[in-house]
Amino acid sequence: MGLLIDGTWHDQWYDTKSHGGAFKRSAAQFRNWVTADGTAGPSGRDGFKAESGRYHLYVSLACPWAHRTLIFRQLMGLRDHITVSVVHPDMLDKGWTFARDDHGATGDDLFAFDFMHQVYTKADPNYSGRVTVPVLWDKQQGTIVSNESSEIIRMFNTAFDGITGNTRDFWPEALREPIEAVNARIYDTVNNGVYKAGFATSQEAYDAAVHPLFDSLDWLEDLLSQHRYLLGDTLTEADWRLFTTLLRFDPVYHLHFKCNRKRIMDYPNLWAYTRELYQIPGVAETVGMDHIVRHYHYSHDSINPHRILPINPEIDWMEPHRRG
Ligand SMILES: N[C@@H](CCC(=O)N[C@@H](CS)C(=O)NCC(=O)O)C(=O)O
Repeated sequence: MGLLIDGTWHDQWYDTKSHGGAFKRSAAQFRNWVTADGTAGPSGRDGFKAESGRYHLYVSLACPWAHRTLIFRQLMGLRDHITVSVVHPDMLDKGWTFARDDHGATGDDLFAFDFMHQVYTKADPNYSGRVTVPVLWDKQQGTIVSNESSEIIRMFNTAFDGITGNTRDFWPEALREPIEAVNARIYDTVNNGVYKAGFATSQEAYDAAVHPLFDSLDWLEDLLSQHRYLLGDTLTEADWRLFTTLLRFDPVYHLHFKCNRKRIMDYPNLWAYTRELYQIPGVAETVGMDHIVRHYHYSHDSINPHRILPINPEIDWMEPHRRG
């Protein structure tokens, strides 16, 4: 685990000391947008037109943020148009690597690099900051378009529709405002909430994260007893953003991040909803449970110093969900 400072790699764990033991996630720095005609998006510059074969996605199968982008690539019919490389699940002193394994780590298909940080310095030799996945790479200009998953999924939602003929829309105009409101609470208390609980290095920081997390799960359980999806009858990006955290909850966050007041399995509606989303055609193919369980337990040796992988509950993702 580390970061780049002026283009040089430093092996360094998250700095929680200066924030009273609390984990603070830093903002992604590459914020351009692929658009249908190459005009600029909401941030960054123009020049990233949607074209088949032009873009490459670097992901970890373990990572919930990267997982969102894989789900959108799959469901928006982008598999033949956007290529993918998968990093190795172990993120140790050199950060994400391109070592291969038998369970889906592919190596770097573009440059045959050894480390993810080399992709960042290829885009910007003086880059300072964390080296995170996902990364959307432009093969034409040889640079990073974006390393912000919430924006990459919005690009994938519509920018390539003229090429793919996709008609699905997980960010419909009419629901954008309520989607933002639901996303904001879920991001802070659930998606990032599990990390804040897990990476806390003081009791206060842990308490400040874990209580809002379970308050939100109670709220979501109630919401999903009334509606099929978060925004009603329409499946939206808010559901996919929640899904990648729910999927990792019982196998990882419950034990490793000490989010253990309840499991997702203990909430009838949340559990059935998680299975419903998992069972949507194409989604199961994006799930790399081996990498999920391995990555967290093996990489975070300050939390799990002996790197022992737990036995974990048996989970039947294909059990009928009976929703709808
Ligand atoms: N804002 C980013 C966050 C991505 C992120 O934090 N990814 C994690 C993996 S789950 C990572 O690569 N962490 C490496 C690090 O922080 O050094 C996004 O949503 O795209």
